[in-house]
Amino acid sequence: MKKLAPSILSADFAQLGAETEKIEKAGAHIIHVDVMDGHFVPNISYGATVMKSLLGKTKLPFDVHLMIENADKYIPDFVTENTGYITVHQEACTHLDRTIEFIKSFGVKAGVALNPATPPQTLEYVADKLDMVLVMSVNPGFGGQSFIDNALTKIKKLDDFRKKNNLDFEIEVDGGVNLSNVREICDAGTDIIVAGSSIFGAEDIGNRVGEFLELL
Ligand SMILES: O=C(CO)[C@H](O)[C@H](O)COP(=O)(O)O
Ligand SMILES: [Fe+2]
Repeated sequence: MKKLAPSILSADFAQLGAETEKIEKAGAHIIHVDVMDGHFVPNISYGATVMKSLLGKTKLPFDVHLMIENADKYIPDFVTENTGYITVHQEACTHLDRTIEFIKSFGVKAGVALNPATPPQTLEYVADKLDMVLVMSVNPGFGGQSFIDNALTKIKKLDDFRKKNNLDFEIEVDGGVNLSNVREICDAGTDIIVAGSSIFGAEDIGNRVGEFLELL
């Protein structure tokens, strides 16, 4: 089953609890949490305190997308009873194998994200340890950007690679996903769809989640 992970980066932060409730009621599967440090990416978003403000308000798992340097230092802060996945960037981790093991030591699923310019082959020697590969379909740092079409080729390559090698990591796609391109993105082999501005920018957030779910 394909899963929908709305990104709260585009939510109204003054209404974060209420907006989260809307997406959960409408049937979203996961909450995507974008953490930006102003170093690895040219923007600062929010940290663990904001994510933790949702604890007790939602049963949905958190999918933590760390766009930060020194991830090992901050990973423990993001481990909560709701934390389903923690994903780090290949480009930001010098000792990627160690960081993957560190995430898994908390009983949390480990993901690695790839920037648009990063080839999927870079994950060859850690793929058997991974629970998820996040294909960035925009350059990370901001919501509301346009989907970079090359991501479709990367998704297909990763899908072929996991089939050939009998691996079971999930493929997540993040950036510029909307109602017009989501079907093609799913058909390429994606398991988890992240959508920020196309959900939280809608007039009726719950209704928009429903429209996405019909297409998955
Ligand atoms: O990681 C991200 C940006 O770095 C966001 O998750 C992503 O951009 C989602 O926003 P949108 O759907 O508006 O593109
Ligand atoms: Fe993200």
